[in-house]
Amino acid sequence: MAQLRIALAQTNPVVGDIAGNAETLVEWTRRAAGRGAHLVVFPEMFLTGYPAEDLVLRSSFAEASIATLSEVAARLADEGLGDLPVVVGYLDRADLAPRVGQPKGAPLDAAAVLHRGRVVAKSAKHHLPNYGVFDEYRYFVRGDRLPIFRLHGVDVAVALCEDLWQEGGPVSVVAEAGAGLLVVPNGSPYETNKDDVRLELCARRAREAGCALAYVNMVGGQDELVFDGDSLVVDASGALVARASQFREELFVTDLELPEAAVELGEPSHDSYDAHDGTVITVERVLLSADPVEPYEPEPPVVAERLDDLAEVYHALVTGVRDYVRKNGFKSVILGLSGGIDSALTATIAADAIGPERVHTVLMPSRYSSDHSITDAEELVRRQGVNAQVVPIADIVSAFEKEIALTGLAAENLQARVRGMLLMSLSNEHGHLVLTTGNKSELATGYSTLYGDSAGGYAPIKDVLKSVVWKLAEWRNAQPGVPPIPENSITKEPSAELRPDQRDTDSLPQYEVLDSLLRDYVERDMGRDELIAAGHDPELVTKVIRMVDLAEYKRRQYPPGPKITPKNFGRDRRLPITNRWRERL
Ligand SMILES: Nc1ncnc2c1ncn2[C@@H]1O[C@H](COP(=O)(O)OP(=O)(O)OC[C@H]2O[C@@H]([n+]3cccc(C(=O)O)c3)[C@H](O)[C@@H]2O)[C@@H](O)[C@H]1O
Ligand SMILES: Nc1ncnc2c1ncn2[C@@H]1O[C@H](COP(=O)(O)OP(=O)(O)OP(=O)(O)O)[C@@H](O)[C@H]1O
Ligand SMILES: NC(=O)CC[C@H](N)C(=O)O
Repeated sequence: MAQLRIALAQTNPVVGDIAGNAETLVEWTRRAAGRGAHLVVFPEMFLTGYPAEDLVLRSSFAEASIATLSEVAARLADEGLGDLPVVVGYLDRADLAPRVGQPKGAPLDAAAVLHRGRVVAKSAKHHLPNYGVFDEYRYFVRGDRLPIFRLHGVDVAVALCEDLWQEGGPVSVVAEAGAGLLVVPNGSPYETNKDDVRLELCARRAREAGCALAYVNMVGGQDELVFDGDSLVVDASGALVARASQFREELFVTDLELPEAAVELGEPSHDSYDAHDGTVITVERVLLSADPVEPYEPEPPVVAERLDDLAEVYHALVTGVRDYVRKNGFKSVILGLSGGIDSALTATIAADAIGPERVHTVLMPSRYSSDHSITDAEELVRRQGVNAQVVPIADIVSAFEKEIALTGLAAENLQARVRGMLLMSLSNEHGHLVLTTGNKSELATGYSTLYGDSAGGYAPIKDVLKSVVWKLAEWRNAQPGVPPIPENSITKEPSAELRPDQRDTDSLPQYEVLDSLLRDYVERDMGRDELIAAGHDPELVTKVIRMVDLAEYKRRQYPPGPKITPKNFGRDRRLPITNRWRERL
């Protein structure tokens, strides 16, 4: 057996910031060297950030990624770090046309091994995810190489993210070629329960590959995706050895005892076949160092404590907001505080993400606002120390109504629009990002006013069903310290307060009932008959799926927000707006 200390760089790259990400690579490699690591592994597409979407189709972007890769390899050597091999994800181009008739240079979701100033091996993802939030057939052509580099006598193979999620695939070739360790850079976005799926998947693939597996995932928010880290190492039997923290950057170091390579190095390459679909995979063997490291005292492996399910969701939302604000250059956020639960939770998430001093709230009572809407909002401001100002809207609404006569819903919506206009005006004046406070149940049913409460730049709870909004509020209040959300905001009956004594249940069913139906219709895509067979009330099914279908245009204009469920409104669910298909009613 041979010892190896591996460092998994659970980092937070910024999409498009190739120079900044390269800088991070050098800095973290220096830290890994300082920790005595023998290998450092960065996430998928680390150099460009992930997902870079249509940027990968731009030649200038691909060329910058390729050039930076060579430059950073040379720089590591110049800075005395060349002996520490680095595995890193980047954007490369194949000597292939992406489509018939197009020029060569199809994008590759690639990984490289850097050593002693050079790029010593390259590969690319073989299996391209093309479901849910992923569109990788649009972007990439598949890889056809499997690098195995010998490091201190141990053969180390490299595969990328989705390569693990398909049966067979390059893992079957690793098993056949023999390796002591499989390292896997990932860009695997968070959704509820994904961590359990990932662990089980890594364990299964390690057993199939017949070797230990080191899985490194990125952390941080990128528009509507949040990456949760949760990097891990399993041994060849699939048993968990070490697991990094969730939602936190971390240089995760683990000492491993791995089998020494048994095969002669011989020919540098040979062809094998992907057991998934029979395509050719060329195994490329590279010698970095043949001799095992001097025996040393290993550090005990770390298994970070797991967050419970609600804590995970809350951390995902905080991470999404923090990184959207930071990566887009905002210093502060602003939102309307109504005393209700949605804006209370949104304000709390924002305060946890960027600090209460950078959160600005506006209390905008109208002629229909209840007394508690102001007192509950003020109580939240007092508990959290966020900034607050009061702007009554009654006079603005009256001035408007003097010019054009509005009745019923049009008059109700005007109030929401005046609030949206005030928030956008304050954003323009002070540079705050406007946070939109709608939840998933409202987005599903179209229960929001276009250019009113749906105005804004980022929507922290748009993927959170209303019943989960309450649970998250209770969870957050149960954490150590002063409960940030006034109990009355949690317990009172929800109301838009756009007319006297209005209740959400005037237009919508009880949220528990609604949300269970929305899970089945929106997240599980059940048709009408299936919904009724699953026990939902037929009349309610008819009403709700009609509301959901008709609100597509509103969702398309809604700001982005962090995905936490298996199917968010956004990249996960793409329906035509102009659409005459209706479930049989
Ligand atoms: N297919 C389509 N493509 C593009 N635009 C389309 C469209 N269909 C309608 N429209 C446009 O949309 C307009 C209707 O939408 P909109 O103006 O939003 O108004 P609308 O959906 O009719 O009313 C807003 C609803 O949201 C509720 N609300 C408002 C505010 C806050 C809350 C809360 O508690 O959170 C609830 C309110 O009680 C009401 O039920 C139409 O006048 C038309 O201009
Ligand atoms: N009186 C108010 N002062 C400030 N903002 C308000 C006020 N009323 C509504 N808003 C803003 O409009 C959003 C929609 O609020 P509304 O009360 O209509 O419905 P809601 O979905 O129940 O939200 P909440 O639970 O935050 O009250 C609120 O989250 C808030 O940002
Ligand atoms: N970037 C990828 O290839 C990710 C795909 C994979 N199914 C995941 O979500 O982890």
